[in-house]
Amino acid sequence: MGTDVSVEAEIRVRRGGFVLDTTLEVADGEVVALLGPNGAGKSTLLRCLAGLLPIDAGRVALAGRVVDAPRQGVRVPAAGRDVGVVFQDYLLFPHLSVLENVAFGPRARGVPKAEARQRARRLLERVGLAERAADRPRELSGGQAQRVALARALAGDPSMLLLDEPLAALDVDTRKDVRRELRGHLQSFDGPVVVVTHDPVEALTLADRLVVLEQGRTRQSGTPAEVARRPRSPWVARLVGLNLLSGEAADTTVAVGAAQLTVPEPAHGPVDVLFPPQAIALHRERPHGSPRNTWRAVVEGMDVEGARVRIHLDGPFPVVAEVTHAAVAELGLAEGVGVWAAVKAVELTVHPR
Ligand SMILES: Nc1ncnc2c1ncn2[C@@H]1O[C@H](COP(=O)(O)OP(=O)(O)OP(=O)(O)O)[C@@H](O)[C@H]1O
Repeated sequence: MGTDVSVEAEIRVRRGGFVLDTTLEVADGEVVALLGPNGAGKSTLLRCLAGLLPIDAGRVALAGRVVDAPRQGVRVPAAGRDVGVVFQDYLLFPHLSVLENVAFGPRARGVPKAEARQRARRLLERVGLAERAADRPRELSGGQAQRVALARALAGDPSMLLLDEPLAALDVDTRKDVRRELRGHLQSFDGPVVVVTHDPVEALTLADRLVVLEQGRTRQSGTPAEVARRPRSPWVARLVGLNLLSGEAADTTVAVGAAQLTVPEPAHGPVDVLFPPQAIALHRERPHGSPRNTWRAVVEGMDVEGARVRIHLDGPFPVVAEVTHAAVAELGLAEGVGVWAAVKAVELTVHPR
């Protein structure tokens, strides 16, 4: 990357028997999702960036300023790092109003009260909660509390945002709406953003780039489409190995390039369409009958994953199908072979961008 690399971290840290040993670079304006199984070290990495956990070896530079370098004796504490954090339990102060919660950071750094409150009011407006300024956090829904936490993180005018499972406390229905809003806020933030998540849909739809951690090491890094298409470990394949197509929705039809897909729920404007490789059925002849999306494709490559084979297909759009070894033999699948691919509308999920 160039001079716009705003996070440059080389981190080695031990926690009990666990060792995190990894590097991370994030550019200004880039949203990186940290993904990985339980105990992979995602939160540990985030805490090291935030300055909540000292590293044992390596170097962390934020916006060109070295904030951690144990060998040189450099260690800037969390408060001096110019970082906005949103952690999963929000940690809003229960005895302060929503406005006071958002104004708290600037106040603590000596911004005069009236100015801090004005800034807080502007941020609450931005997250659509201006009218809740006088409420206590307990009066808010989970989604609203999440938005206040984001406003509070932005209040210090940070040069970087760190979010740890920002949507984990929300129920499934709320999560979809808040995710979409959050995406807008993160995309419009100028600095680097790192989001820890367990949720592949969250990672694929929120981030510009995914970094997969496993057992304290980076296993894979790439755009959502790259990681989804070429997962480099069974964990990634199982969780993130989804087909991700971007298109324009008009009701229950999504245009993906020159092709069209029928989706189960109406949507409008730019969307991501996700579906698992197992949802694609392959045929030698054009399938008839059931209401399916069908298209002609050519086998581009095959990866064996235990009992299953991942078939990379080229066609109106690139996708991956997953079939058994028996199906490979029956269909005579090999590189360059033409097939019909079919996927039922109900297998597709649509996420507005
Ligand atoms: N305070 C601590 N003391 C000792 N070990 C710790 C401490 N906190 C975390 N660990 C260990 O560090 C490892 C990484 O934990 P971390 O919370 O970073 O993982 P994670 O990827 O965020 O996991 P999860 O998805 O479950 O939140 C785990 O093995 C955990 O047991």
